[in-house]
Amino acid sequence: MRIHDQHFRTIWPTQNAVSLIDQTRLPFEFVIVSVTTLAEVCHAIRHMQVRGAPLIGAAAAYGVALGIQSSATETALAAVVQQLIATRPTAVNLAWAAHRMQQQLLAVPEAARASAAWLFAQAIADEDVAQNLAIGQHGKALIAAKASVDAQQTINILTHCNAGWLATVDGGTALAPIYAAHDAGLKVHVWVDETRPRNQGASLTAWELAQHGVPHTVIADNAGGHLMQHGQVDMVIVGADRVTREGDVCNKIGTYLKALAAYDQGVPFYAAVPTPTIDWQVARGADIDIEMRDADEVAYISGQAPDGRWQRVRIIPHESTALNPAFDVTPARLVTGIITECGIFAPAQLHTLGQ
Ligand SMILES: CSC[C@H]1O[C@H](OP(=O)(O)O)[C@H](O)[C@@H]1O
Repeated sequence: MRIHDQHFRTIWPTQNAVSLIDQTRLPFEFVIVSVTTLAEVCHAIRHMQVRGAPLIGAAAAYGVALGIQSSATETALAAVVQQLIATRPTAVNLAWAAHRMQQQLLAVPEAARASAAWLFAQAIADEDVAQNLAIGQHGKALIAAKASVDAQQTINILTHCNAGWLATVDGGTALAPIYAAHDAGLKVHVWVDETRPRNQGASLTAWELAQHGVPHTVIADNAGGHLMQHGQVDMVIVGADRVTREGDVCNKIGTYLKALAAYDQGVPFYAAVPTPTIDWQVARGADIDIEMRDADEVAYISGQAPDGRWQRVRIIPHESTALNPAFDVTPARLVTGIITECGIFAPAQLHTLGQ
């Protein structure tokens, strides 16, 4: 995506290192960090310097490349893969990418693995960008169809968390149709759920949309249902971290509540996902491992002080405890369609894509 007239991906290889945008510094600082070790990649994933299902998949791929530079034996490769998979359990893309790297590398001679890994990782990154471009085009058609009913109407789209280019290598998933529609001249406006507790919507989605010139309004997570009740939401488009083969959608905590409100109000609810986010081994969302993150992410909030300094303040009593499940599952019955690079599928039809 273009920032300050430069084109950026969220992650890219440099000489035996990996550069990445540190998303914990946004929206007030645009910081690129360079990582040179497997441990640094694991830290970046675990602490959400890089986050978003497709992006942590690409980060894992580059992490495998970094991790086997000193030893590319089958045992060493297996240990690198396990370290990466252990960083975050819910987004299937991470394990999918790590295992794909492992399989491809075991198929080449040990002496060639260290260099081949960079090519295999680049392929995963490039595929993500192409998939997201296609998701954008399929999703744009949905928005255009809604706009054709009333050419003057602005299409109001609610999204949750960040599923923009920052959550991927480039292009985004839930935001890809929005960018495509905006760039095609369609009148779109985005309701941006702040997305407590990490506020990916307020700090990342809002920043992305502002950079791209897309009209948007940040709202409290709890406002979405009210807006739907008052006819102010034409559709919901979210990303996902894992979609089951029956179309249950695991996404950032709070997504399920938006889907319930959308269903109650007859608002179409879409998940935009590249096919690596579909877990063909899992039928039911109840079987997905939901990441439990540090309760301090709920107990504290971070932001920029008036003097520009980054501040972190406690917002609950010291005597209180907090609980921080990072994802929830929206059952397929609440999902209107799943926007993939291969087209848009009703949950019941997803199996026709089956792998
Ligand atoms: C396009 S995947 C985006 C997906 O990932 C986010 O999770 P996190 O920020 O914890 O990595 C969130 O669930 C987004 O919808």
